[in-house]
Amino acid sequence: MTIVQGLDERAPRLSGQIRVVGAGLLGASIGLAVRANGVDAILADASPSQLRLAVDYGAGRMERDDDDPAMIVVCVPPDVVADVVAAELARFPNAVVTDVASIKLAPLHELQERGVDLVRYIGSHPMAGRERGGAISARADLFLGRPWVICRDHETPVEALALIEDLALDLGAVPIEMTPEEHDASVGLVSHVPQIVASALAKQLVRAPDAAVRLTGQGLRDTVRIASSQPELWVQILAANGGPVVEVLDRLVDDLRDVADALRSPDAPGSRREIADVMAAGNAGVARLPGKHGQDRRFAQIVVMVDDTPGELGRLLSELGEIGVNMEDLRLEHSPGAQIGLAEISVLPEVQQRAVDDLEARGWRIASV
Ligand SMILES: NC(=O)C1=CN([C@@H]2O[C@H](COP(=O)(O)OP(=O)(O)OC[C@H]3O[C@@H](n4cnc5c(N)ncnc54)[C@H](O)[C@@H]3O)[C@@H](O)[C@H]2O)C=CC1
Ligand SMILES: O=C(O)C(=O)Cc1ccc(O)cc1
Repeated sequence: MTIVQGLDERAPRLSGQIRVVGAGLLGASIGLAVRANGVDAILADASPSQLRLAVDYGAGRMERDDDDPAMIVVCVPPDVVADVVAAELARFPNAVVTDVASIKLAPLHELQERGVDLVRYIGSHPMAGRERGGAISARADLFLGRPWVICRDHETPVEALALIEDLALDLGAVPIEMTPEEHDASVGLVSHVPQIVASALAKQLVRAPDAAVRLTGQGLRDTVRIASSQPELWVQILAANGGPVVEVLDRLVDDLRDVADALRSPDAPGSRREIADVMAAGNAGVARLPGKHGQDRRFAQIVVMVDDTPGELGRLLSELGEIGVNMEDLRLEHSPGAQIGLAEISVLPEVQQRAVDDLEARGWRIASV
């Protein structure tokens, strides 16, 4: 696989000590990643057992009295970000403090209302996560190729900004500057409303007949994946970003109502066009999504049938290597009870035909391209 800015490709920019407060999913992932670059990662957490777990997973060490970190990354739930940022700024007067909370305006306003001097604080937000929290789910490669929003203001010293950019780059992420307002409006659309839609759709399954749920295919799975996210975290995120989220939700509800009304009388003049217009606009919207690693380039897909026997998938992957095709992404679909799986491989468009020819010559069955 290609790694755009992998942990292993560039010389690390940061060294010395980085203190991470909140050793859950984000904190432990950051700890694992910076430690891989030789940084001394210091972990702190309100929960002693979470802290011990993160240390056991190799995400960093316990704090010591003589710690003198140049940077502190606050990775606690949104509700307590302002408290923790204020406490860290006071305790470490030489450190630059950032946080990774999913909303940026609420903690900033809270800190401003308390009159905290924010020259050494820069809010940030890696657009990378998982449905499950806790150090147990942490991964050093969580941030690879993902956008990392940095919210500076005009008082931010350039050296402080550079430190946070270096953190993002060392973790393989792509730093992007935005105002907190731009950030919250953007994530309302691309992260917060999708979470609500996924949860509300998955909710429809709760009382569905088993026979219906058994028919589930990849479409529904793709649409509801993030419905497994933690309610405790999301209540905090959504409550802190109500304005931008409601704006998008209202538009979405209007669209859903238009489709429902059209479907109530599908043969009425204009009904089919109403439905087709929403579908076509959806095509246009999805075409705007950046590809893997945030690139605009789209990949071509090849779907290969893989026998459900041990080692077959491994053989396919190693044969792709032998024919010199770089796999950009891999998705597996498996029908319960079927003896065949489908491996959807993403490749650069210019190698697609050669890959199909070479795989077929080696006896692989191509389900679709
Ligand atoms: N989960 C995700 O996918 C993403 C989360 N974020 C943001 O990252 C932050 C952390 O989220 P996760 O790592 O998922 O949560 P998590 O639940 O895995 O970890 C949070 C940790 O903070 C600790 N904590 C709570 N209050 C504390 C306090 N007052 N002082 C010190 N430690 C405290 C908890 O014990 C826990 O270990 C949140 O602000 C969230 O919005 C950002 C990007 C993605
Ligand atoms: O799993 C996904 O696709 C996500 O989008 C995860 C995520 C959750 C919360 C954030 O603030 C940022 C990213």
